[in-house]
Amino acid sequence: MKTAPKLFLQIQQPELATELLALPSLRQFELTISQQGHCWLAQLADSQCDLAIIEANAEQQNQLQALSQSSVLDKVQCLFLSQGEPSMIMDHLMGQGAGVHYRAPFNFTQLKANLDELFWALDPSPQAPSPQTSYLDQFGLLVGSSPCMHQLYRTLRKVAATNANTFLIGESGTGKELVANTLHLFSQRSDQAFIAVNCAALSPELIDSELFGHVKGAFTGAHKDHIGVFEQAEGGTLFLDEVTEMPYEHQAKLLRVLESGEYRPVGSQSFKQAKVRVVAATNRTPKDAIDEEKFREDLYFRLAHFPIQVPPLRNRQGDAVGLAQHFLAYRNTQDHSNKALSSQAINKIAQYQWPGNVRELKHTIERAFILAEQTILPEHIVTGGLADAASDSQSHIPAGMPLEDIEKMAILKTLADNQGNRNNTAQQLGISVKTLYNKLDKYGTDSLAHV
Ligand SMILES: Nc1ncnc2c1ncn2[C@@H]1O[C@H](COP(=O)(O)OP(=O)(O)OP(=O)(O)O)[C@@H](O)[C@H]1O
Repeated sequence: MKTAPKLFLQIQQPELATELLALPSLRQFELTISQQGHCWLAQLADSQCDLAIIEANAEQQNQLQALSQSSVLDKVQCLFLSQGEPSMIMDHLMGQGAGVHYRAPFNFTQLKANLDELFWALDPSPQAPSPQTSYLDQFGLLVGSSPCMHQLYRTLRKVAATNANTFLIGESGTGKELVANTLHLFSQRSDQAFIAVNCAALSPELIDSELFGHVKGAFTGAHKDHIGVFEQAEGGTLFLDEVTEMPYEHQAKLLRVLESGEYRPVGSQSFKQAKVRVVAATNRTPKDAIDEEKFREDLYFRLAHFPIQVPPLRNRQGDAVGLAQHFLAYRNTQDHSNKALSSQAINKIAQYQWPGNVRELKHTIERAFILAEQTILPEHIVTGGLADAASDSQSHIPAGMPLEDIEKMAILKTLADNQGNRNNTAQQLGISVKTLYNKLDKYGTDSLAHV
């Protein structure tokens, strides 16, 4: 019979032991609880445990010293909990790569994430979670249990409590819009509007009108008043995605609004107050965009009261498989189906580097869901370039597949190959950026994770 990975627990303080034993993440392991206050190393060596949680205090110096010279370290990963007093032996153990040293006050969220990740890594044949459920932690609209996502959640909680403009920096498809939306949800503005604008998709002729609105008759074709996004987001949050792609001269206008807190709709004589929190984002390195004179440095400093890095999927240990299960669970629920990932497909997902980040992963699961009958096999997990896509589609498109599904596959594949860059995708597909956005809206592909 399959058994769970084994965990050895050596904690002397009863309150700490009780707190740890209350964690479901700890109880999923098969536990060996050591009662041997001062000679636990022999017990650990005999226990055949994969992981150990050890309270490292001054009384344990001898045992820790012995541990550092023992072959137990080759087989067991250790999590040490200490009160934080400087300790040569702990420094030595860390230098040997013995594991992680947590200092009081202990961050149980971080510990829990680490235990979950180790559980999945140690379990030789993880029991596939139900294809109808998702097991990752969630914060606002963001899903992920890895330590760097928990770090992001902590930052967002703090920043959300302020009114500061925030600048999100992260590769395409890492979830910057979801981060912005989550920031809004956790802020005091959550009962007001969240308005997202993609600055790269705004046509230079209409950009002022889109941002600040216009009055009837302001220009040919202005048949009625138009409310700009600053006014639509009044009291709430305005998300300016791909802000580094805004034409340079319009960046100066945006800067003026941020500085003065006022703007004037096109053709209007009167000013309006900009009572919004601006969250901007880019998938470039801001410094590069500034050096290339694509992005104004003064605007960067105005926007970046709080710069926040959104980590790429490759740094979110353990999250790729969890997110795949998450997207599949939602798709199954939506379609009243029960498609499941085979263990080989799970391995393929875990090993792939996901250059297009969460978006690429999500679209890959979308495609796999369409292609698979019941069990998602590695060949349904289509990654790779356009050439592969062409041959893949030829071999996989079943006769009678609705044209809409084929179009959707072509769009998702091209988006993934372009790492989420909508301009390049639209160009390759031979459609306008606006048409691409309309199609994405229609298919609900970008709103799936918001469910
Ligand atoms: N942590 C996450 N949990 C769930 N879904 C996510 C997560 N991160 C991203 N997604 C999904 O991945 C897709 C891309 O996310 P999003 O559009 O927010 O990325 P982005 O960084 O703003 O991309 P771009 O730079 O192209 O504008 C969306 O469908 C989103 O729902």
